[in-house]
Amino acid sequence: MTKILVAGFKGRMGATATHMVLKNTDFELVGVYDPVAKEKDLAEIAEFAGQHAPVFTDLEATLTAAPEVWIDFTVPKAAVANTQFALEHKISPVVGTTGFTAAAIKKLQELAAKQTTGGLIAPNFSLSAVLMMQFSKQAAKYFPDVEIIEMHHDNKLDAPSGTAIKTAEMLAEVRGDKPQGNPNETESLPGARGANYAGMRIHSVRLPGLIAHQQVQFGGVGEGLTIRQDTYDRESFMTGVALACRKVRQTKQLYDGLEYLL
Ligand SMILES: NC(=O)C1=CN([C@@H]2O[C@H](COP(=O)(O)OP(=O)(O)OC[C@H]3O[C@@H](n4cnc5c(N)ncnc54)[C@H](O)[C@@H]3O)[C@@H](O)[C@H]2O)C=CC1
Ligand SMILES: O=C(O)C1=N[C@H](C(=O)O)C[C@H](O)C1
Repeated sequence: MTKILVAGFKGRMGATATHMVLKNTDFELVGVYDPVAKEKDLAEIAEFAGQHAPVFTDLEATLTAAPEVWIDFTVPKAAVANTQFALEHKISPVVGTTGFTAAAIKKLQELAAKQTTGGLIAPNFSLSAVLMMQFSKQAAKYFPDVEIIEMHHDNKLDAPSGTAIKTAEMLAEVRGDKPQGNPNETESLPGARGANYAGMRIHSVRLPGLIAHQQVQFGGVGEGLTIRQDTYDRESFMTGVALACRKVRQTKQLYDGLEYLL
């Protein structure tokens, strides 16, 4: 049995991950952590009635649960410190929280290597999103002119999404830095052309009703190609999270992307 702690369990993804851990018989939920929690036991929350696990609101106190895996769906400003804390205590992080800089990931990877502790940081745990990024990278070889339109629910804190940034990084590996559009173009409303990553434009849509969606739109001479991914239910991320929880203890490094564990 893998002993798992879920950080951010009061949030949308943390609650979904808590249910996933409870459903899998090879996982043991040893605790849940969220500074906003008022409960002492998970079972006090109606949707987890009958499911006992200690609730932590203090980082250091989580160590008393002796977790082997740390699932993190928190907020960008907390997740780096949480991941560092997990690695320092040889707990394998499985991190879905977005907003990590490349420099922060590199530092955490060095720490993981020093601690000989495996882990994963993945901006997207859905298989369709991993494939969307890989197919887009393939297409960028032939269609270097591309714009990314990511669409999310209106409670999302970070923009562009972690998935959009990773997609842009992967496309840049193939097409390099290439300015797009008219070199003389102007914006009569600031931001009209979106964010700029190596010449590619990224547009962030935030609307109620959406969960997570992304369109990678390529244009060539007289033709176009659109690769689109849609998340209709947060349950879709759980296959990847469960897979990572099973595999991270077998590695001794911190991976950046679910594709490395598939
Ligand atoms: N990698 C993936 O596949 C996915 C990643 N995400 C990312 O996961 C993160 C969480 O998303 P949601 O659940 O929608 O957000 P949310 O706002 O519903 O939940 C965040 C939770 O983190 C808690 N929190 C704040 N500071 C904390 C700390 N220091 N330690 C522990 N918990 C803390 C909050 O109290 C809140 O309950 C976001 O960064 C989002 O982009 C979301 C969906 C899929
Ligand atoms: O906040 C979300 O909801 C999501 N965040 C991740 C991201 O920023 O890419 C993954 C998915 O898009 C859902």
